[in-house]
Amino acid sequence: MAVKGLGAIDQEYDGSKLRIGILHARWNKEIIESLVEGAKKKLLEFNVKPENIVVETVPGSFELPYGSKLFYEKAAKEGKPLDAIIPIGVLIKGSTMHFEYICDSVTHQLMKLNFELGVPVIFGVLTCITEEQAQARAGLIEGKMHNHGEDWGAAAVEMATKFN
Ligand SMILES: Nc1c(NC[C@H](O)[C@H](O)[C@H](O)CO)[nH]c(=O)[nH]c1=O
Ligand SMILES: CC(=O)[C@@H](O)COP(=O)(O)O
Repeated sequence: MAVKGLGAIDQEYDGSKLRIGILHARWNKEIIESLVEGAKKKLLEFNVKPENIVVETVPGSFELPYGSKLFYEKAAKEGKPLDAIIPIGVLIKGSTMHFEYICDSVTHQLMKLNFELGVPVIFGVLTCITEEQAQARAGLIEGKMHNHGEDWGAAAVEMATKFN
């Protein structure tokens, strides 16, 4: 039995008043699509209204931190503020150091964004050595692992409501 995963939820969370932004990279399309579906599915299970799940895209994972900031600011300016953002990206190791630099910078900038924006910015980025690892974490390999997008949806609702 695997020990990894979010574990049992500590209380009930109601996302019915939340507006959640999902910003996903367009690299590694099939895996991304599955992760986005997983996140959406979980948001709906937590009663987030379909019309309050806003999906936008950026080219690659490197664009996720700045894209998230622009996404947040645009929504606020339009009077439809986001209560949490789920940036989703899939980084797969190639043959150069590109992977390490992107993983490191994106992770740090997303963490910083939580404090800069004052809303939860979830870490929805897979940093995988192989494509198979990414597929497994997107729930695309039967019987292997669960879709991690679901964890990200649940984390967004919990973090946007827990301390309010
Ligand atoms: N190799 C991967 C990338 N690379 C693209 C960069 O994220 C970026 O869009 C480009 O350098 C322009 O600034 N992105 C991923 O999301 N996943 C990869 O595996
Ligand atoms: C995530 C990456 O950086 C990547 O797939 C780039 O591949 P490479 O290092 O072969 O250019």
